[in-house]
Order: sequence, then structure tokens, then C-alpha cells
Amino acid sequence: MPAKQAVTRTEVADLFRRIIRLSDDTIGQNRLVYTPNWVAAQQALIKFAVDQKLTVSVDDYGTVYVDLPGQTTASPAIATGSHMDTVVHGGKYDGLYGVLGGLSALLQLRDKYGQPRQTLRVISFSEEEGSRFPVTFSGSKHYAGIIDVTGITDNAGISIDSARATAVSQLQREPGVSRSLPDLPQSFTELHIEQGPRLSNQGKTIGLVKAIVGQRRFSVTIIGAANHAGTTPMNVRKDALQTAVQLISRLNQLATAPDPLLTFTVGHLEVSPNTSNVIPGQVIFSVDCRHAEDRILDTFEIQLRNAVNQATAPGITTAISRWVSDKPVPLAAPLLAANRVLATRLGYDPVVMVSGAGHDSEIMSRVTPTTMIFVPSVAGISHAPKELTAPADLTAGIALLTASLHQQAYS
Ligand SMILES: NC(=O)NC(NC(N)=O)C(=O)[O-]
Ligand SMILES: [Zn+2]
Ligand SMILES: [Zn+2]
Repeated sequence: MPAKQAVTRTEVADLFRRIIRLSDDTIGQNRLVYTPNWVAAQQALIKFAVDQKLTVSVDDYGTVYVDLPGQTTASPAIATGSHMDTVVHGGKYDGLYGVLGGLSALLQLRDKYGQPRQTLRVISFSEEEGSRFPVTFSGSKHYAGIIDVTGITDNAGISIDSARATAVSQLQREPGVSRSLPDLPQSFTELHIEQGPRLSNQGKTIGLVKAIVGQRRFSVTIIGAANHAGTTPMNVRKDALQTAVQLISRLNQLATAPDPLLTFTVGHLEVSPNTSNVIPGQVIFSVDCRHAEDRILDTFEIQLRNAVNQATAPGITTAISRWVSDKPVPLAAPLLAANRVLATRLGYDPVVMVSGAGHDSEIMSRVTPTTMIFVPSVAGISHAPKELTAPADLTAGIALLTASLHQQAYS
């Protein structure tokens, strides 16, 4: 291998380690969108790309676009990338692997073949996880021209508009950066860790994603009455938490009925006032449910709404609101077929699979042919600090991405 490519790989690996260190809080990675950790990570990426003499722009949602301009500037770019945000106490690879794996591929192609025929673009989407504000995929949705996110707040009451304005202006002021929303690309390929156990269980290195599950997220509110823990008789209490735990348990059972592959998660619980000697007056909890078929989600949503309504009692009211409704999405079959040939040529036996995690690819697929490459997650762990992918598997995914970008942008 030419020495230059080895140097490039080491430099990208250094950037990865630097970004990881920026947001490690001893429990896990925390790069919630528009927080100082997130700004520092996007800044590190920008500085690196500017030093590499790549063309860098930042849009008004804080998504970073790194271009290696092609000879035919009139043709749309060939794009890759993923998201820079994490969940709370997340792992090191979710999102960041796709951003820096894309950068590594782009630089290796430049080192080896020089200027591409078509522009190569690496995208670091601002937000995908929905972990800070009640919105998911806002980075790719903005790029795709699908939504305008405004007027929502995080748990601390900070509005997305003010958080975004402050954070994005910091990025747009970085030397060498232009403020723009680039044209949509000719194709989008997202490299990502699998986040589940299939590849690792089967001892396979590469997954090719044919579809992404649909997902719906809800917020359920139970309102009872706060009162004294020592003086209020048990039979007159309006305990919102007792209602919530019974309801959650019932929902967990109901979720097994429509289809064994339906997933159901209550991951967020807010108890108010959340102190030991006061009967909880209010509980808010999240529901996340997913399936590859929308009709299964329809069936479960009806059961969910009925169960929430039936949980009302004298002095207890309930409400439910849906804040995510994403349909299952098929990805581009021709790109998958091309990657299957390339993967086989590289010596892999790829597994064609459905993704149970949501991805920016489901948004990008609405505006351009889109495909995904998965590499194994050790023991299937993700959205947790123990998230891990073996170095050889990380390299394999980047090698396939590099081959795919080469095929698309140089031939
Ligand atoms: N790749 C992800 O972890 N995505 C996550 N985020 C969204 N928005 O789907 C998820 O929950 O699956
Ligand atoms: Zn994630
Ligand atoms: Zn992700």
C-alpha cells in the first residue's frame, strides 16, 4: 500500500480518538445536538477537513458537508456519511463511524486516484437520534428539504431555535467554511454499525440493508394528584406512577400480540415531583415501537391508544401524543446489487438484511437512491457505552465503501 494512504488512515484514526475524548463523560458518549460537546466534535471535523484542503460547508441546521470536488462540477455529488449526534451515554461508533469512515474512504481515493470525475461528499448530519428535542433525523430532513423544525424545546425548556442559532453560528464562523446548503447528491451510501446481533451471530463481516423498519414514538402523560406520602390513605390516592407502571406492564404484554418482530420500548420516564415522600402527581413516559410492516404498527397503535384511554380512573387522566411516525422504507436495490458484487470481490459473503434501527438513509432515500453498509456490533450491543466493532470489521466496511465510491465517482 502506498505510504500516503497509511498516513491518511492514521490521521483519521487520530481524529476519531480526539472526537471520542471530547464527549466521554466516563459513562458514555454524549453529543446531544447543539451542546458544547457536539459543537466541539463538528469543529474538529471541520478543522481536519480544511487542513486537508477539502471544501467545507455548514448549513443552517449545523450539518457539515466535506467535498472533494470532481472534474465535472455540473454533475451531482456522490455522497456518503452519517450523523454526529449520539444518544445519552451512547457508544463510540453509532454515527461517527459512518462520518469518519466516509472521510477515510474519500481521502484514500484522493491519495490513490487524484481528483474524481464527480464530486465526492462526506456528510456529518447534525441530528438523527431524537435524544434532545422531540424530533428525529432533523439534519437529513433539512438537507432533503422535508421539514422546518422550530418551536420545540428540550427537557430543560431550551428552544431548538436558540440552541441551534448559537451552535451553528460557531461552526459557520470557522475559518475556511462557507455557509450553504449543497445540492442533493446523485446517490447516498451510509456506512454504519449493525447495532444488533445478526452479523456477529452468523460470523459475517458485511451487511447490506434492503429496508429500514418503520418506527413510531409517543409521549404518554398520566395526571393524578400529588399529596403527602404519610397522611394520605391508600384508598384515596391518585398516584400517577402506580397507574403508569401498570399501564406500561400491560403495553409490554400487548406488544407481543401483533407480531413477534414488533419491538416496544419505554425508555424515558419523568416522575413529578420525583421525591420520596410525595405521591407522584404526574408521570410522562415515552413509547418507541417498530416493525418492518406499517400495518403491524397500525394495529399496535390502536391497542396502545385504547389501553392509555382505559387507564383513566376517578382522579386520574391520561393523554397520548405521537411525535414520530416513520414508515418502513425500502432502499435502492441497484446500489445494493452493485455493493453485493463489490463485497464478494473483496472476499466477503454479505448478508442482505432489514435494519431495526432508524437511519438518515430513510430520509435520504426519499430524494436520492440510497444504500447502507453494515459491519458487526460485538454481541449486538449499541446505544450503550459497551458498543464495539472489531478493528478488522471497521476496516472491511471502509474498504467496501471505498470500492463503491470509486465505482460511482471515478468510472
Ligand atoms: N441508528 C440509530 O441508532 N438510530 C436511532 N435513531 C433514530 N432516529 O431512529 C434509533 O433509535 O434507531
Ligand atoms: Zn443511534
Ligand atoms: Zn446511528
